[in-house]
Amino acid sequence: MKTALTIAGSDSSGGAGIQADIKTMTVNGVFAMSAVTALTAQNTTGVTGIMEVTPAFLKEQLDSIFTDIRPDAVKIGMVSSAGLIQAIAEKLKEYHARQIVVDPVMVATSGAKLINDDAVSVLKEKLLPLSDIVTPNIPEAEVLSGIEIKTEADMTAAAEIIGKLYHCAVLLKGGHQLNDANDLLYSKGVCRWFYGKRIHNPNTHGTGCTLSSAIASNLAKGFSMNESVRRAKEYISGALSAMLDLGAGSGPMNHAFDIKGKYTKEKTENKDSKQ
Ligand SMILES: Nc1ncnc2c1ncn2[C@@H]1O[C@H](COP(=O)(O)OP(=O)(O)OP(=O)(O)O)[C@@H](O)[C@H]1O
Ligand SMILES: Cc1ncc(COP(=O)(O)O)c(N)n1
Repeated sequence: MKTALTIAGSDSSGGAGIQADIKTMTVNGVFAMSAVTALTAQNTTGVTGIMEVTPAFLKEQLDSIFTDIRPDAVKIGMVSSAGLIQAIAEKLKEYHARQIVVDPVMVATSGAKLINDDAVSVLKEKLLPLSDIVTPNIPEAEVLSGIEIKTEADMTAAAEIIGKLYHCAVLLKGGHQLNDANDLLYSKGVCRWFYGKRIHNPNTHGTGCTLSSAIASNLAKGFSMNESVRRAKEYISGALSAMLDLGAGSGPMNHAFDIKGKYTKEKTENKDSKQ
């Protein structure tokens, strides 16, 4: 079985972060492992607290993983401090990690800031040059490229700047802001649009985490970058289309929409839940 590792923060409400990553990787057919960068106390309405692990403990988790079960792909999500980013870069280099997907998580859908200002420059200097693909949304791409993004032409320009600066592929997500669900992939000097159908679902908590984990899963399985992105878009569209509706804010998606196994068949009667 192919394996994938997520290095990210825990989301106590289960829709984003490590929890979304593990669900996504499992459903996409790879064995999921995790190195936790921070615990967050959060739900669909916001983040009330963040408790980071120390860089030394993050390194210890990565040593345990890489010296035993080698990941075929690595996804990196929320990493809020410079010291933690440095620890990850050091270990990825030491173990010659391959197929690295960086989701440069900066602000949660609920508005909470998930990265310190000084960490952004370390992310640019140390982590992005190691990545095979980076998956910014528009505000994140503005920070990484240094240009304002108002049009699809700006998206193309920003993706090219980021790709050339860090020698990696770039998936710039049009998502909530510019166009419907159309994302732009810059890879090996070529730009290609991935057109998605906009799904009218206000519950988008964890979409970025889920998409990047699905890409990592498909890279781990040996698919090309183009095919991994195509499959990941298809998966996230399915998860959004399942129209799960939980929580008072922007709720999570149903990562398990396609599971029809023995243990998921029986419907449970739960009068308190909305679904
Ligand atoms: N309503 C929607 N319908 C279809 N696809 C969507 C919708 N919203 C987001 N997506 C897709 O989900 C993926 C994640 O994009 P999004 O812009 O939500 O990322 P993000 O802003 O990093 O996410 P997050 O909310 O986790 O920070 C992209 O492929 C995007 O096109
Ligand atoms: C631990 C963690 N990692 C990432 C996100 C971003 O996801 P979203 O923007 O969808 O809330 C999050 N909310 N929590």
